[in-house]
Amino acid sequence: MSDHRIRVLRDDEHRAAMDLFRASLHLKPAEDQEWTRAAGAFQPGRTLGAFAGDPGTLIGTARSLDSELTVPGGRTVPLAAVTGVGVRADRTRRGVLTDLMRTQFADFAERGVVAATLHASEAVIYGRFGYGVGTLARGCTIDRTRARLRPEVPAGGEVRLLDGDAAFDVLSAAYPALRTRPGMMARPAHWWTWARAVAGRGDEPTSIAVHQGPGDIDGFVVYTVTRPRTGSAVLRVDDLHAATAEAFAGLWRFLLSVDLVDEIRLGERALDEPVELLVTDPRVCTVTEVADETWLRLLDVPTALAAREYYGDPLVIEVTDPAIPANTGGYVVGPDEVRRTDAPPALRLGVDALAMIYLGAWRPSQLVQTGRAQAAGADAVAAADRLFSTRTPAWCGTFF
Ligand SMILES: CC(=O)SCCNC(=O)CCNC(=O)[C@H](O)C(C)(C)COP(=O)(O)OP(=O)(O)OC[C@H]1O[C@@H](n2cnc3c(N)ncnc32)[C@H](O)[C@@H]1OP(=O)(O)O
Repeated sequence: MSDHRIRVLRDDEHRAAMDLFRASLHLKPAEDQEWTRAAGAFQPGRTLGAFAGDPGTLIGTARSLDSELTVPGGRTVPLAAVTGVGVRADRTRRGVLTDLMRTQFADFAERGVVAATLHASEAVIYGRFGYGVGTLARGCTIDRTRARLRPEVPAGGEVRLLDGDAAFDVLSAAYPALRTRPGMMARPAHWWTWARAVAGRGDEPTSIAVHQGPGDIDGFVVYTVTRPRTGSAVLRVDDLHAATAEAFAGLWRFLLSVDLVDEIRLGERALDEPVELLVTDPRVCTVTEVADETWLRLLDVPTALAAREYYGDPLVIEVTDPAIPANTGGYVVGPDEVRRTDAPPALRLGVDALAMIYLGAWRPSQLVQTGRAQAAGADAVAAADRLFSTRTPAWCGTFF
């Protein structure tokens, strides 16, 4: 019998949950002004608390936002974006997170959520709960002082800076049309409240620029410039989306023209974003990191499998999911149908490994090579690679 209880927090308990989460990350509690801005980021009814003792002290928390995930082929499935996970330092390793995850999964199942996603503070935490790396991303720095655009780079359209809080309304209206890749998620109103709160938090102003397409806005960038007394002045790109080549080039033409900047830093960008191809010397772009971006948990495997597109011949795969046994079993997976089967599998893997190939972050052959999946032979491996291939590398592009 565990020494804690889990329940959904009331709205008036959200601040305590935020402070507990912050403390678990070794951050100070939110000040009143910060909380006023952040309170609306908590979706009512989506924050869990773990309580110990009587009457009960909050010792752990996890929350989520209702969203949608774009899967390969362009369809969307209901998504829970999980965040704010923390357990008090004096109560860790007693199963609190395990119970929070179990309670979240039950709630997600009841509401028909097909997948959950999160950004992990540590890569060793979530695999045991059936999460696998769903998207990979890269970070890079651009030496702006040496960066010269190549002559053939598209001219791009007009880029203009937006002022004030209303700027985020413009971005939230523009974003759905920019959500073109597998792995991208809908940004609910609560997420935009959080984005506003984060923008108002730092010492430096957050700048927002939009690219005007032939009709609507078809790209935007959110950035901050830090200029220390000594050392490099850094323009940090917090958010950048472009629906077209013109928008991408236009936004970069603008970014490289911002004065009093030595270096441009980008984190968690799509692996195939061709920034280095814009400039005469591609080495002005240094890749600083390639790492997991988001972790994915397929909660309803049959629905998730049926939602995405496939290539080549159908294959039987066998999935094991100890936490959600309804997912366990064999599936015929092919371009024309996905259905359950008892036929012998060509590929066997756990639900965490399935998440790793679902959006295309990894190939089945890489999982077989490392013992994360088992295949019936070399032909099965090649067929599985083809089946789960994707046209575009998956990327989420949203921090939450
Ligand atoms: C989506 C996000 O919000 S990411 C942010 C996550 N939060 C943080 O990193 C804040 C600091 N850390 C914490 O608050 C806690 O350590 C948590 C939330 C990561 C884990 O909470 P706990 O209540 O200790 O987890 P719980 O006791 O349920 O652990 C379950 C298993 O995971 C293992 N585990 C949990 N966290 C870790 C970790 N950080 N490193 C290694 N193993 C871990 C436990 O050892 C345990 O293994 P076992 O089943 O083999 O015994």
